[in-house]
Amino acid sequence: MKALHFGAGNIGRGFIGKLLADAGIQLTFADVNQVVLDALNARHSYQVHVVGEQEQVDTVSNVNAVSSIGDEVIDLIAEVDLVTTAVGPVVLERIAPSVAKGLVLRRANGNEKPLNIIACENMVRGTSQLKAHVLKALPEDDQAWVEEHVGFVDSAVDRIVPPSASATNDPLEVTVETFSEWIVDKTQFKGELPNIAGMELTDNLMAFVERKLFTLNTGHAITAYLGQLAGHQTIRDAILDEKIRAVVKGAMDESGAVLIKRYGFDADKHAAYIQKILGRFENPYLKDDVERVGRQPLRKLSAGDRLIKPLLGTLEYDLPHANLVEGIAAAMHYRSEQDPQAQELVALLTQTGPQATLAQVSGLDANSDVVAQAVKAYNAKA
Ligand SMILES: NC(=O)c1ccc[n+]([C@@H]2O[C@H](COP(=O)([O-])OP(=O)(O)OC[C@H]3O[C@@H](n4cnc5c(N)ncnc54)[C@H](O)[C@@H]3O)[C@@H](O)[C@H]2O)c1
Ligand SMILES: O=P(O)(O)OC[C@@H](O)[C@@H](O)[C@H](O)[C@H](O)CO
Repeated sequence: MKALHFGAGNIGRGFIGKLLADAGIQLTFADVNQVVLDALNARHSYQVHVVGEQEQVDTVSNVNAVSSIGDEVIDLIAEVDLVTTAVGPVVLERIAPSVAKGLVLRRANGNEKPLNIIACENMVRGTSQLKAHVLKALPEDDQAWVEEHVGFVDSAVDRIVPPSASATNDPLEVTVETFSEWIVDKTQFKGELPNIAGMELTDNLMAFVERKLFTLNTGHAITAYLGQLAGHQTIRDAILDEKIRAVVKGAMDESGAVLIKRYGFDADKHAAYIQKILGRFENPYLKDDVERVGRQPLRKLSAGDRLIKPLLGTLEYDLPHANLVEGIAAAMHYRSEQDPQAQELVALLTQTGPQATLAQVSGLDANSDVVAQAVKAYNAKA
């Protein structure tokens, strides 16, 4: 089996790429980072430090790399059995034209083997969003063929992988936690279901996606935003701050109450899931900066993402949401010199003030009670 994985970054090298290569799949990474591409093609292997009570160093071998801009990636799409991505939600639209060109070539070459495409991003049904971009980039004449031969498979992906703190400045080395979970929607595959160790198949994906995104990522983001406000550099330092921990746990409980109502999760099991996540945030073997976890605040404050979607659920079911509101207010205070979305947020706040800014980025009604509550919490943190 051959696979092409877009994005040789933290989760690409540290989780999805490792899992595919470990399964004996012939793996090529596609990326835009020339340093990473050159290193992969020079060595065809890299090390993954799996850190926990005991550190384990795994070597991922027999991997190749191509630039995701150019013809090689198009040729590969015409040939491989599986395409995966971990490039970040905003990049999916950028890779779609190459995917579309590869599919046109695949058809022209007469390759009728099933191809499955799985986006492994922190978003609800990311592959379906990639599919919409690909279909837009495809000539109309090829669309029915693609619908028939290409499976666009949604997934949920969970493993905390901060940028590596390689002592040797190795651009390929990556440090990961022991926990990992990759759940894919088995109803969307074309051809035989794959049997890849570490990939779980489900016919109930939405429950898993929302459970992960609106528990772990909700809590993670709020830890980052409150952590930065309190002057903490890392997620571990932030979650060990009792005041922050109380709000983070409260927000995960509030979001959890929505998930329990919506999906019928067992309340005790969900409470245990939250406790386990708090332990993962505390991991003493990972150095995860609040700036990484808080990155792209406009995406995180958008209507379908980890802060606003759970809040909307609490409004729908008339449930408490004070801690989620605290988290949203803290997100509006997020600052980063490196992050264009953080700069845009500051510009919006300066030009239009917190009420209009929140309404614009989240889609919430500017005159709603909940926006008034968030603005009050925002001003209290100023
Ligand atoms: N790191 C984590 O803990 C983690 C866990 C679960 C899910 N995710 C999700 O995985 C995705 C990637 O996150 P990450 O932390 O690995 O980020 P990252 O920045 O480490 O990796 C992204 C990679 O994509 C590459 N890239 C950018 N534009 C590209 C293009 N046009 N074509 C090909 N490659 C391109 C970058 O060069 C980089 O190597 C995000 O959606 C994130 O939410 C991350
Ligand atoms: O990748 P983002 O920016 O959507 O979110 C930042 C972190 O919360 C995220 O990368 C987690 O580490 C990951 O989702 C754990 O599975």
